[in-house]
Amino acid sequence: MTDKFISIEAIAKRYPGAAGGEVAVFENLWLSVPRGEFACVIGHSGCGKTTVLNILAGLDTPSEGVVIVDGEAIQGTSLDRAVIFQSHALLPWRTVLGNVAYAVTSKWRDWDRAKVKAHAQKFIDLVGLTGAEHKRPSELSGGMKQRVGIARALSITPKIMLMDEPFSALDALTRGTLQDEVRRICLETGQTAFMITHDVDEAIYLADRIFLMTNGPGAVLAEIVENPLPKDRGRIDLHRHPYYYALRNHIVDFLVSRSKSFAAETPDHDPRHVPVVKIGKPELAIAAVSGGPSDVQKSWTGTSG
Ligand SMILES: Nc1ncnc2c1ncn2[C@@H]1O[C@H](COP(=O)(O)OP(=O)(O)OP(=O)(O)O)[C@@H](O)[C@H]1O
Repeated sequence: MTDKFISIEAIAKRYPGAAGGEVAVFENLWLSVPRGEFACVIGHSGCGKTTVLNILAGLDTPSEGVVIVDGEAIQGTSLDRAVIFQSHALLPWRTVLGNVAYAVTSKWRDWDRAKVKAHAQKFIDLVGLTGAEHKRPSELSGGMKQRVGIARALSITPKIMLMDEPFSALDALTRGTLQDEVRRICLETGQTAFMITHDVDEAIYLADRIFLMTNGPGAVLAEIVENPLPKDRGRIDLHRHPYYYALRNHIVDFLVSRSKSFAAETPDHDPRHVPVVKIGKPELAIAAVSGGPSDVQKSWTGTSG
């Protein structure tokens, strides 16, 4: 049985077109994520990734369709769904502790100061900001600000953590460290996460499943790629795993060519039963070149049940 903790059902988003009528960013999009899973969405600019995330956050509404989280249709924003944006959106006049405590107070309004402070401190420590509690955002580096954003999101113990390219504005070293932190925290806490990224290696490192979207307008969810790498994978030795290159090549091939040609080449694509791609062993990839079995096996999701 598929556990659909997040269930996006037949959503569409349309805007008025420049020449009259409407332009659909996407139509009839179905997507589900089980509890505790880390899902990444990859697709080219403009395919509607942020729109999907904003709808899931309750910051935007679909033109059609519904989003169900933990068995209930969502209505607007909720402290159950925390968002981490690319820009940090911190309150500049508050300290690190003040920013996190503000979020804690908004969820647990009856908590006294000491309880709020202790709870906020726990998450400040978790993201490695111990000692920086009394600094204001202007005194922090970009990576530290993003850590505050992560601590703030986690501190309200959301059911889902939504992340829109959270590390894209950071230098490579800081990005890597924060990817490690987020992965560690999600594994430790069983957090369900939904993240948008343009970075294929980031998706391979963090995600359990990677959702591939075709180009917009009229984008579709083309494939769901299962990550075959072990849970205890390390960021710096991802490339040593025997499935790494087959997985990476499959995603890059999609972005380079199939994201454009998918609609024309797959007229019978069923958005309720999106192919689930399982990457096989590299020996099979070699066999595929000589006419043997493919390194990529597909099954189909059962979203219609
Ligand atoms: N208010 C709006 N009015 C008209 N069109 C809009 C509006 N907001 C978004 N769009 C269009 O919707 C499409 C999808 O935008 P969205 O930001 O979701 O894409 P994206 O895949 O997240 O892109 P990126 O990777 O560049 O962030 C774009 O073509 C955008 O121009």
